[in-house]
Amino acid sequence: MDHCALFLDFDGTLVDIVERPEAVAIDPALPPILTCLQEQLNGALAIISGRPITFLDRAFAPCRFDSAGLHGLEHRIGDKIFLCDPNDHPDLRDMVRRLQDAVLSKPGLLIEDKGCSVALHWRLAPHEKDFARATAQAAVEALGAQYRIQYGKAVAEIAPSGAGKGSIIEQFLQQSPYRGRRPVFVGDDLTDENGFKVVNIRGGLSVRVGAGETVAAQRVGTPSDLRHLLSVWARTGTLSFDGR
Ligand SMILES: O=P(O)(O)OC[C@H]1O[C@H](O[C@H]2O[C@H](CO)[C@@H](O)[C@H](O)[C@H]2O)[C@H](O)[C@@H](O)[C@@H]1O
Repeated sequence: MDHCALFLDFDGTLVDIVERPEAVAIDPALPPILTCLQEQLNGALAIISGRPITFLDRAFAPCRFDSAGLHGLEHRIGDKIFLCDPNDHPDLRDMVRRLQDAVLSKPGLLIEDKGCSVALHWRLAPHEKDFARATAQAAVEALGAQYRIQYGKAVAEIAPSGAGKGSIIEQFLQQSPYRGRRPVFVGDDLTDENGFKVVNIRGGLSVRVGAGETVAAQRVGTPSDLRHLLSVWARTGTLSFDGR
């Protein structure tokens, strides 16, 4: 396993999906398992998430891992950090306010303001899915080509174009301690498919958590199943579904 670079998505992969973004809970056994793997991989372990890095750091504190946030818009490897500045996105900031107004009369629709991106969630109001998707689509069209829409589990996110999980994994693989290692990427959602493609092209291992169409080579059932696999990997040095 010491030749692998391990990339892990957060929501729906390491942690269970819950009704509200802020209600997500980390299994207390998880940070020590990840720390153990991080050591065994000579540091080549990173969280690749749609969440901001600040959120991930708070969630895992006092442990700290290399991370990519906002689907790759920001990242940190060791002490080198590249953050996105919301002040560089005045049109998006204005759009966040308009989206907040647009959902005022729609109980259950949530706006998650992540500074350089914004998510419109309908998990608590599934009957508003069409309204939410249409609202997000209209917003991204009004913002123009500099922004894109990323659909996910009961969510539509508007973010600056360009970033993606595939390209950020490529960037990690060009830098120490990831360079020259075989990438393993575990994810659960549409945003992760791009990462799976990159990992497949590089002869790595792609793993999808849960159901759904995927280009990933392997599948595990639930985040709890994955946490168990990771704990076995940390303890024995063997990732059981491929034995390498
Ligand atoms: O790339 P990820 O780490 O998987 O993050 C993707 C988005 O996940 C979060 O939303 C999802 O999880 C919520 C909590 O379980 C759930 O309520 C929501 O329905 C899901 O879509 C997060 O809130 C987003 O910011 C992330 O981009």
